[in-house]
Amino acid sequence: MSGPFADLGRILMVGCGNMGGAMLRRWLDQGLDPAQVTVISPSGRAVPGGVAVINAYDPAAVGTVSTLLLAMKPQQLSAVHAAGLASVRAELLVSILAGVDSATLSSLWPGATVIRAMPNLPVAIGKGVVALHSPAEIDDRARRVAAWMQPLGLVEWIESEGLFDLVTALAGSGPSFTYRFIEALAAAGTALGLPSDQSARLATATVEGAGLLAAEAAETPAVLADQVASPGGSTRAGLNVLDNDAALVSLLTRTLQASENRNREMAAAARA
Ligand SMILES: NC(=O)C1=CN([C@@H]2O[C@H](COP(=O)(O)OP(=O)(O)OC[C@H]3O[C@@H](n4cnc5c(N)ncnc54)[C@H](O)[C@@H]3O)[C@@H](O)[C@H]2O)C=CC1
Ligand SMILES: O=C(O)[C@@H]1CCC=N1
Repeated sequence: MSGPFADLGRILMVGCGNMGGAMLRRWLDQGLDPAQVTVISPSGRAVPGGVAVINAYDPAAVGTVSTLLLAMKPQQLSAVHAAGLASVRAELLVSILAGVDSATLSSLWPGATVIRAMPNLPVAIGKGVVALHSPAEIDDRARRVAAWMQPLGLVEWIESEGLFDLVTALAGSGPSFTYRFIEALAAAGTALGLPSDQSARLATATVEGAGLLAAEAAETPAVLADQVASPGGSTRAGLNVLDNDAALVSLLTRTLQASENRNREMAAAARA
């Protein structure tokens, strides 16, 4: 096999819910051989086709693992480790757990190369973000992880682990905040008189188009905003509400701060 999935060897994926499932589906769409993966999923929730699923770790069923991918909740880390996974000697340990720091992961799986990955939900369509952090120098193993994540969307290395909780808030949680914005735009339209289904369609398509243009255009979002807002026109009247006392920036700063703080709390709980 060649491409982004070469050299990963056997992958053991722990948990395959909303986020892990989205990643796995995209990888399979992009050519990952389902026979390369085993999923541990006590919930019994279906995983993408052809991938072996087991309820609990069974060394005989799994065989030699090269890559261990942690995709359950941070709160499940110690239970997962205690339930036999401590004995897995993978060369690569990739964790998408919010908060949980690389020192905690290294202490649980000494000897493995630890990489933290923070994906977001649009990886399902190859338009996600995957932030990566390596506590050690970025070597060939780390580059292998980056290549593996490439089919999911934009891959960015975050040098300082101290910024990872903030990156998690901005990019990992960001789609959720954006969906709230779409809902709020639609709800505002409805409150002012539009039929709710029509307002929802208009809000979703507007955010889709604006996002795609922002991603493709040479201009910054600030310039694009000005291109919509004619001087003295109606958009400017609306922007004045968002910009007054930096209302939107202030709201989003508090939003990211709350998420970042919660990531820190989850990291502390995982260290305990
Ligand atoms: N949902 C999102 O958009 C993002 C989530 N994450 C991270 O991804 C991880 C998973 O989150 P979601 O997929 O949203 O949660 P989820 O609840 O949808 O999935 C968690 C999965 O773990 C499984 N699980 C529970 N206990 C287990 C155990 N002992 N052994 C193996 N599997 C077990 C559950 O059956 C479930 O399938 C979390 O650590 C979260 O911080 C990171 C970025 C974005
Ligand atoms: O809500 C959470 O804890 C995770 C972190 C990023 C997205 N979901």
